[in-house]
Amino acid sequence: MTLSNIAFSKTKAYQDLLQDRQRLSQTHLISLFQKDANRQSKYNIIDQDILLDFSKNIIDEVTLAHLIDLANECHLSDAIQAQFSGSKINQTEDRAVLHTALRAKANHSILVDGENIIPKIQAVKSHMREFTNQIISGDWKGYTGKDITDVVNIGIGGSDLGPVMVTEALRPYKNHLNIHFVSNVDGTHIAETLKKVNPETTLFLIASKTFTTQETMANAFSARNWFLDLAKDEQAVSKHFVALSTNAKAVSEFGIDVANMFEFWDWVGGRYSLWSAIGLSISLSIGFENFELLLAGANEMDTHFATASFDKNMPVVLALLGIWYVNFFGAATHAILPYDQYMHRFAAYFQQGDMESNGKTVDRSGNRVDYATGPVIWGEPGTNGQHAFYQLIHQGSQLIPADFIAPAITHNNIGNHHTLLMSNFFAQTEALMNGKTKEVVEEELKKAGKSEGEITKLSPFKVFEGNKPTNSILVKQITPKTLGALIAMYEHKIFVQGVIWNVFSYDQWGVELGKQLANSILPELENNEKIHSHDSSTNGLINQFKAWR
Ligand SMILES: O=P(O)(O)OC[C@H]1O[C@H](O)[C@@H](O)[C@@H](O)[C@@H]1O
Repeated sequence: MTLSNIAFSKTKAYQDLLQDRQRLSQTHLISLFQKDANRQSKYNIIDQDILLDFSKNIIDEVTLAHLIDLANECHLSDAIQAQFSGSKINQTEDRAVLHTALRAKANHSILVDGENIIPKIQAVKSHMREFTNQIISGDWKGYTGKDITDVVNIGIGGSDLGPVMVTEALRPYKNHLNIHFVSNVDGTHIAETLKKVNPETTLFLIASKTFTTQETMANAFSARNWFLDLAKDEQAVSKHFVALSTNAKAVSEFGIDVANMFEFWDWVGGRYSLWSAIGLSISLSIGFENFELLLAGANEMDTHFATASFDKNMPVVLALLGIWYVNFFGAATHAILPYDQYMHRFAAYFQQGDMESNGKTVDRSGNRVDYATGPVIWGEPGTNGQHAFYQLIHQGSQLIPADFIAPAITHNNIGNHHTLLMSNFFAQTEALMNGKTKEVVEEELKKAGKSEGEITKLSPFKVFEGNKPTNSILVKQITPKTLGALIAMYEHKIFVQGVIWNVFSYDQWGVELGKQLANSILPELENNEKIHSHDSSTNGLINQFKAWR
């Protein structure tokens, strides 16, 4: 079973949606609410302690029906089925895409090349459980007999961002272990981290799907050198270095015993790998039982995605709304705004998740698309964002659809902080929708004692057009389970958009170019000779660098 190959812009639904856009061009969100007393309940999905309210979007029933037609015309149901069943839908790499299998129930069966992969997933999980328990309990000792106190995850991209985001989001569930992350090849990152840890009590997780990534290997070797300089014993490495990888050969060449390797497989994409052995830092941080709850939450979202009708399907609805704004309103970006300080890396995580997946311009037949695809994803936690960039969302010239995410229950009940936070959460989406009319502005200025002249002068600047679309995602509480569900929700959203845009969401050829070019320049930096082999800009930069270093 392969993915269908439907040209998105040639579908009937696309034409219908162009007309809807025309029809709604003069309609304000406020009037959509005025026209329909049931609007809130119609555009609302609740599942697994997550409420998605998408009523503040510029849609009506006809538009939603056309968006769903679009999904059907692009054979979305077949695509979902193809992904979940292990078809090799990552055609450019000839791979299945089965992060969903990592969180499937143990009695499930999913075949890849005729082999049921569930038993091997379970075997790695048992290894993770046993290892996690040994480290947390102190049964696992460092080379001088001391307990492990610090864990350093060395990885980049998908081997870093997921674990960083989740360990931060689930800090309230953290145990005594200090978890550090080193990703950047800039020596500062590893140097500053090594200053904080003691070799006798530190465990390094070398996290790399390929075990060839330049940055990760450089950091791993530096960590190993630092460790050996202090421990002065090759034998000690096995107590302090483990690998999370698909590449057993490279792991053993690095000097890590394959018994200390936690395996995963090529059907797990890097940016979808936090559910695999790459999640070991998460399991160490919050305990294996909580890690399993994270997987269970994701699994429940998988079931929701695979079974709910499209109009009641959170990932599908989010994906269709995203397409509505990218392709019919020209929105170039999409903001993810968590009103939860612990979720401060959530948007950064989905920058990779979304942009590496759908940042493509070639369709599944190898032709250039004639429509926009994946938007720029960005965001910061509320309310910090309010005091930084919301100005542009409210009054700028760009349309910025935004997801507002907040927990009803906080982990830190201090004074009235949470109600203050939540009042902002509710107020912002309302204000973005309603805006502020000239009449209201003038009335306010009048009340403030301004003269007629001042009112005329000031009021244009204080008017808000409103009509800015938002999704509100209210979560009962951020727990391992609900966080797992939220992440899976966004993962599936990305997949649905890729299906409709007719791109391959699970390869990342765009990342390769930078890697190749850096490798060709590296030897040129290792001497003091003048460089002439590039364009004049690159030559000039390299030569000035050499002169200054
Ligand atoms: O885990 P690895 O193999 O070190 O790859 C790390 C990252 O490398 C590249 O940037 C891409 O392929 C990413 O998708 C990947 O997450």
